[in-house]
Amino acid sequence: MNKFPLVSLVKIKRARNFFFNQGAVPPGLVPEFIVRSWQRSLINGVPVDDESREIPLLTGRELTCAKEESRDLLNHSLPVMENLYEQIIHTSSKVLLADASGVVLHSYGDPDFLGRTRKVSLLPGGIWSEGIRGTNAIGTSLVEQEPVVVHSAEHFIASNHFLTCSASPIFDPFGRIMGVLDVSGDGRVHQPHTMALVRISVQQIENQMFSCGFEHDLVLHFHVRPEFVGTMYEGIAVFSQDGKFLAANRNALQHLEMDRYQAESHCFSSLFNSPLAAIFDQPGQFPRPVQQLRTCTGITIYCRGKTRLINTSKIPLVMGKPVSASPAPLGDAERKPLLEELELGDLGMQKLIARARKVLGHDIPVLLEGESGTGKELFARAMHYSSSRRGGPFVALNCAALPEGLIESELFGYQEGAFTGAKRKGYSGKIRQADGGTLFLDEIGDMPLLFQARLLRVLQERSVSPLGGAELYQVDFALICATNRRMRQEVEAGRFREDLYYRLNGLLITLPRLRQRMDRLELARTIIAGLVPFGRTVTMSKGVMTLFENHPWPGNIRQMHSVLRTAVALLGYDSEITVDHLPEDFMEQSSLQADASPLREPDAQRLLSPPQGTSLENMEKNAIRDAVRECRGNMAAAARRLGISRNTLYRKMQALS
Ligand SMILES: Nc1ncnc2c1ncn2[C@@H]1O[C@H](COP(=O)(O)OP(=O)(O)OP(=O)(O)O)[C@@H](O)[C@H]1O
Repeated sequence: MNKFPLVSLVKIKRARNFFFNQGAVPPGLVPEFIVRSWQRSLINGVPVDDESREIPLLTGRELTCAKEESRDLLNHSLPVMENLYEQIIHTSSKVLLADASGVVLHSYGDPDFLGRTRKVSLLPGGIWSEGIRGTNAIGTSLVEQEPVVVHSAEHFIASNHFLTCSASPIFDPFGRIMGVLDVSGDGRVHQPHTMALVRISVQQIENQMFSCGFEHDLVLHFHVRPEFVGTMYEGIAVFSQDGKFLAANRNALQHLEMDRYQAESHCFSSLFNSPLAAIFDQPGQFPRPVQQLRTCTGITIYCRGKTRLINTSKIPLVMGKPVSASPAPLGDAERKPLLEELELGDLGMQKLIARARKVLGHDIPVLLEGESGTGKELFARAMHYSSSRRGGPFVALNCAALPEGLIESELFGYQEGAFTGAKRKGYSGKIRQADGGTLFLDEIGDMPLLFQARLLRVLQERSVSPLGGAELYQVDFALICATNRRMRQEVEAGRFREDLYYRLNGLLITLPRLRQRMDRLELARTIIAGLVPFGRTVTMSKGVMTLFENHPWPGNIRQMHSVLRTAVALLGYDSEITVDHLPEDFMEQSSLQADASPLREPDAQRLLSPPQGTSLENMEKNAIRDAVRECRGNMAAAARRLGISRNTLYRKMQALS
């Protein structure tokens, strides 16, 4: 444990004096990113002295919602955080996890330090976005999208000067920020290794995310040195079965010497001048051997291919499409759904899908309205993958998840070396990234007025010029926006420009609440199919189906997804989800709604028995016939839809014929 060097503190104080008195800081006193952040804090109107200001803190209910939204992040991070805390215990510090908007979700800390951090709301529920709290490690690393250390008086607000904090953003496999991991400690004590520990922990979290998804894809683990393959320093890149680049960790991009945008323009064979099967089609060899590949830019890498696909013999030996790829299950927003896959039997949805189909390819912007969790993003994806632009990128930007200062650069990009201290490399921005594909602007109602005019200009002129640059780039993309606000009301209240509203609203599609949909059970079956490994069949008991039919679903499809995810996790090796597998809070909500205790299986079965005079056999026959017809003879899909195994379906068809 070192005392924080006095000379550094003197330098920081001098830098502050220069900044506040002369508006500029001579080089070498504090890192450039600190000066940039001070400038942003000033522009955002953050007060330097906030003694009298009420520090924002989420209510318990709001924090629960925030945690629910970041459940994946929490699941992956908590074990790593615990481990990290063990390494820094008794050093007057705290390990914190914040979401992508800077809200602290969870923390572990030394009791002697808790009192001081409580005073500044450095605890779960505290909001540490840079726009609100000025320069601070959590908020500033979110804006800079880089690991940062913020010492003592480098914090913009005086009451935070007692802290020294090291934070690193956590990216998901697709390069989107999910949150931040931070270690904050007493500013008088310098822990030189803290930043390294934080970085290593974030790498662990990010790598773990690859091992949980991508069960239908091909994962390449690699490094430029063979001894690092299989270590936490390896690059991980994911390709679809037909070789498209899907995702990668930051190490992978570093080894490939590419940014994500460049990598996304490649497929396996163009990146490595080699067919997929050279790496993935190695029958009988587990683990697969480490092999050598050369990238199209001449870099040699050592790699091992991994896949959870049972049968890799379908992977093409030469470039091209796989001979036959098993259909990817629905429910994962990263999949490539088609509009027809969203038609599950609800008449209202069918009409909306028919309307959406009519505008595909006509350059008509679509505005999706609907409560949170009604499936707006999935609908937008389905429109993209059902359109002639499906070969182009689907680029999503959530306007509410980004701090205001970032929306502009994320959307429009910035020129290399733009304005003082800007990041060295330029950034193309989401609008240019969407060229040839679809731009999806989620939570468009949260777009600050300032940028609405700029967006309108881009839409009118179909060209964009990055911040700090004079060049104009022509862009061609389909636009889909989504919001859970009533945009008409936003316009009337003066929060949204009317001219932009009309530009965005070529076709308004209002997605129904889940409780208004007639296809709730079918939706639940589709979600289950996406949660269990391909080939496994999981059904719902009659009690569960009754509950699902009657539940109000305030959180819409997202809530159903989350309830089923828990149920599938609790299921173990069983094949039927029963009421016992449903989470407690769901059961509470259900019983409150029904104003009665939760249904038990026999009650539910009674409820579900067919009306008198209806032949159970006929109902079954009809259900089977409909399912097979709707799945165009695909027995596996029909069996999934019916919630029975393929063998049972064959058996029943024989018995009923
Ligand atoms: N038809 C569907 N089948 C299976 N899962 C679905 C379907 N529609 C939505 N989901 C799932 O429900 C969850 C919420 O969907 P989505 O993110 O598209 O909703 P949203 O309306 O955009 O939410 P928000 O407004 O909060 O951004 C996701 O996990 C998604 O995969």
